[in-house]
Amino acid sequence: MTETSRRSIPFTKMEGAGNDYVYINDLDGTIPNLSELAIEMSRPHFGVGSDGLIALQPSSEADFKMRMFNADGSEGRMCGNGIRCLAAFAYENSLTDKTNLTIETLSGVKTVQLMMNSTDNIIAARVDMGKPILNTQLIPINTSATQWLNQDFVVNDETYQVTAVSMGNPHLVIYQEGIDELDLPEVGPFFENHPLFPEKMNTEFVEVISPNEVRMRVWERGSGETLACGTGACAVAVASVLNGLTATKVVVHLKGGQLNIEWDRENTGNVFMEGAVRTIFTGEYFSQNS
Ligand SMILES: N[C@H](CCC[C@H](N)C(=O)O)C(=O)O
Repeated sequence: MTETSRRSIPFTKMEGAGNDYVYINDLDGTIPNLSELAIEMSRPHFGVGSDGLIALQPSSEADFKMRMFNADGSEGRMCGNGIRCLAAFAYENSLTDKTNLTIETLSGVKTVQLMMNSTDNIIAARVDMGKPILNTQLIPINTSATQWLNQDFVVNDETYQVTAVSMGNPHLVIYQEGIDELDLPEVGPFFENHPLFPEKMNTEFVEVISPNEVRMRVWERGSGETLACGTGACAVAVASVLNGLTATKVVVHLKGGQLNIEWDRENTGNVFMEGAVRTIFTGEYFSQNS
């Protein structure tokens, strides 16, 4: 039988709070079109099925570099669950022996601390996400207002009170009751593609449980509803503090799991996120676009 000359790509499937990505080792820079590969591999049935694709690349300013692509092939400037899993991916593949790693992203260099269990297996990771950005010009939002804090915003003939926060990528946080009944596939795209958002938008819908607990759903730019969003959970914690709804340490409950967020507002001003990471399986993908 003739050996087909299809290109095969080894990959690892990982999840953080149910936010699942395909991870590939691209240290040798041989993958020509990561955006196209992200579209291919993210597809259910024809691909692996995931929220997107994350590549590990070399860096001149950190231990490694992360390039993250949503399921539609658009590149994300930061990914909180992704960077936590990527650090675990590097360690588990013996690409580093460090459990405290620096990773370069399009939104700056971040530090990730890996947490091990008694049998030296990685079970969680904590990332310093840096400072939240509130200036609307940097989120970006096309508005003359400097910040959007609990701002009235009409979408699809409905008025929402929204708070805009960037964690290196754009987020709009909305507090409302009954988030489980929300028709996210109907509502989400109106926010994602609104003309005031030149780089589109990730949107979080939040219910406050207590001063230290919230629950949320998210419609992600480029991926739709995901079971969790790390940068989104950080944006929710910051917005909750700014709106006087929670303390600076918040347990964020998401459809896929829990993330522990702390905004160290008084000292560094940085936001820290901690949560489980898990390798689900490894495999070999045969690209249709060999
Ligand atoms: N959809 C996001 C990227 C993934 C963010 C999310 N999965 C996270 O864990 O932070 C964006 O385009 O900005």
